[in-house]
Amino acid sequence: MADAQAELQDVEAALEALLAGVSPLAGEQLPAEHAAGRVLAESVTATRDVPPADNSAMDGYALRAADAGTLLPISQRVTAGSAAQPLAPRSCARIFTGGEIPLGADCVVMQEAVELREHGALIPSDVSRGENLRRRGRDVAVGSALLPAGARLGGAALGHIAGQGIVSVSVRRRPRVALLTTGDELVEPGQPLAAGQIYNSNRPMLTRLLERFGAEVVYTATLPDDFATTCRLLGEAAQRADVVVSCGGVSVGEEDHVKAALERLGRLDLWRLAMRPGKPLALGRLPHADGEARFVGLPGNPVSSFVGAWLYLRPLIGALLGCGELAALPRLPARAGFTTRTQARRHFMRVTLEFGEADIVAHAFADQNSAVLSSCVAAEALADIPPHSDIHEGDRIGCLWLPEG
Ligand SMILES: Nc1nc2c(c(=O)[nH]1)N[C@H]1C(S)=C(S)[C@@H](COP(=O)(O)OP(=O)(O)OC[C@H]3O[C@@H](n4cnc5c(N)ncnc54)[C@H](O)[C@@H]3O)O[C@H]1N2
Ligand code: MOO
Repeated sequence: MADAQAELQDVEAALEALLAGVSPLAGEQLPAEHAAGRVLAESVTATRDVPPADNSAMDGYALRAADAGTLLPISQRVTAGSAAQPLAPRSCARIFTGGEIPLGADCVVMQEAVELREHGALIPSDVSRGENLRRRGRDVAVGSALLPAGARLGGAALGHIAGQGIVSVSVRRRPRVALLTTGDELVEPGQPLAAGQIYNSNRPMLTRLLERFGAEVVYTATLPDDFATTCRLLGEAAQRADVVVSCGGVSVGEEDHVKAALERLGRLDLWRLAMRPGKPLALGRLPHADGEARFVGLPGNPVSSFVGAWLYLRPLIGALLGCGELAALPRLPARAGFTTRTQARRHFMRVTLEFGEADIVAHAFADQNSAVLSSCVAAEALADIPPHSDIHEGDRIGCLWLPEG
């Protein structure tokens, strides 16, 4: 059936369809100390200058530059944390890094350049105004935009917030995700494995990825290969979640019940994408009390689930968080460190990156089969190989970087 691939949906068009009509979730107030990794629901405006006053960038002596080249008595000592007095005329102040510049002083000379004498400090003459000063508001000025809505709170952003004395921030509620793994063959680690069974490796993998994308996994279950139970648990999952993710059971076998259950309970928007791995990925919606949950049906092969999560779940969680940073994976230009040929499906190959002087070289994991999870463990990026390509070593390719590895 040469035309079977013709029905496959375009990867980007499918993402657009998934994100259509998704709006950010409500905000909630949270102590800043518990907001790491969360996304701001409202922008934060600076209410203070940082630093709050001019201060010294060096351990040394604060003075008027006009008095340089002379011996100046030391009229006060200013440590970081103490309040400075106005500078007495024709004197200097001993000062330490971070100490507030006394009123009247306009520069700091570092101590290595100063000669201490019995009656004061001998200041060199090549001193200019403003030297070694950190001006009030240099980092943050009152009234300026500190962080925009949609910013993800990493370490530096949390420091910036604390620098304003802020203790509570408005962040987006984390998207609630129900994660359903499917298949009679699945057994949880810790249980004995009988013939025909395998351990459920996709559940912890997807849980970790979802949490990393900013979601909260509120419900998990493993569905047997049975239509009635699949319908019941899918309905139950939808009641609790903003997003229902299933894994497995979306292909064409008669034990693949997820798609039929979705069509029974909700709506199947799209099925079968022109990508490798991940072809049987299904997208849809499921009704719940306040509207509808988005549904993403990932194929069961572990690599298909992994790639589908990065390409579809991450942007979906990002849209629910109002976080642009999660909308698309960062794209890196690279050179292929491998040879490959694609057919009708765009191939997302798991690669490691070698940062050379002129180029980034992408090295493909030797076995790119969608059942080989080893290929994902060390993957730093997905080489994005268009359909019908003949790629040789050294060719320019695009890679989608997997942030945080
Ligand atoms: N006749 C056809 N067969 C298949 C097609 C097709 O077009 N025609 N597509 C293949 C592709 S491509 C994929 S990908 C898989 C996806 O199938 P399902 O999504 O229905 O997944 P399952 O059949 O349930 O499982 C596939 C594979 O993955 C293992 N698996 C499932 N869940 C887990 C889990 N939680 N942890 C670890 N491993 C899991 C499962 O045991 C199977 O080996 O279909 C192809 N078939
Ligand atoms: O899409 Mo499947 O993931 O090619 O094995």
